[in-house]
Amino acid sequence: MSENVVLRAEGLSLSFPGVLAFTGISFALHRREVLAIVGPSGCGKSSLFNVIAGLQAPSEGRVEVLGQPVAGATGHVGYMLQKDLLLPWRSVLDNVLLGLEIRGVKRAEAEARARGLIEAYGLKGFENARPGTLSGGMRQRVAFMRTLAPDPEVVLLDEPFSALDFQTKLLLQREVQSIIRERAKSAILVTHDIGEAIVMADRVLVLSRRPGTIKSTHVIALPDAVRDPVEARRTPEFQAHFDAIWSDLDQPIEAAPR
Ligand SMILES: Nc1ncnc2c1ncn2[C@@H]1O[C@H](COP(=O)(O)OP(=O)(O)OP(=O)(O)O)[C@@H](O)[C@H]1O
Repeated sequence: MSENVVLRAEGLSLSFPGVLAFTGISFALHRREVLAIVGPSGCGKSSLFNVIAGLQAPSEGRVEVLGQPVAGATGHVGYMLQKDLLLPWRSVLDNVLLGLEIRGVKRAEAEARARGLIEAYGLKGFENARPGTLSGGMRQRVAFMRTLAPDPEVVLLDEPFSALDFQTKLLLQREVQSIIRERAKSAILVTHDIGEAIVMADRVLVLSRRPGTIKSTHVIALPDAVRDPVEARRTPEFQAHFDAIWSDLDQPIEAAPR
């Protein structure tokens, strides 16, 4: 495995009884890269995410993270879902601590790490709040902190912002992207939203309609100075990527306002 590859998917297929969800999916995720996967509804994005996360065994093929099979929770992968799935009876701090507890990290060390994240990323003062008292954007931020706390090599994001209002979504896109870069992580983002894929990712894979296969790959080149998701949408480069990806999609999918 090349030095620079953190995750490799080889020949992935997944069948459910009577349904071939996706087939022949191969790609490599490089260190410090954000890779987005877009595709029409029902093409198998969420199922592919589950396979990449090691939550579901593929019918064919394999996924390796740092050269090891992903199945069996290696600890190198952290994932975050559309629904935050925070435990409502636990405080913000205790939710962020969850992954560390499961891994058996000592309480003092785990708490220092969790408090550091909470402070660094705008949740200071909310350590003892229950998730039910927070806005949707704050809950997703807590879910992201929880994903980052065990310091995974690869972060998997499945439609992480789709339940949020447009403004909160843009803010979190910017925030999550800069945190991933700052902490030198790699990420795979599964999304319906072409604009989100373009502003957050270095590369976008377009899946065909079911059974999902990789139809095309787009290397995203936006001017460095406008990595900001709002500014980026105003550039001709964004527009060109949007049009190219849109024309590769087999059927219309939800497009966020530009
Ligand atoms: N557990 C399951 N059992 C049987 N069929 C399933 C199961 N999970 C998914 N499928 C089928 O596999 C196909 C792909 O589903 P999946 O949810 O992965 O697509 P998707 O691209 O994420 O869809 P959407 O964009 O609408 O969220 C669909 O036809 C779905 O009905």
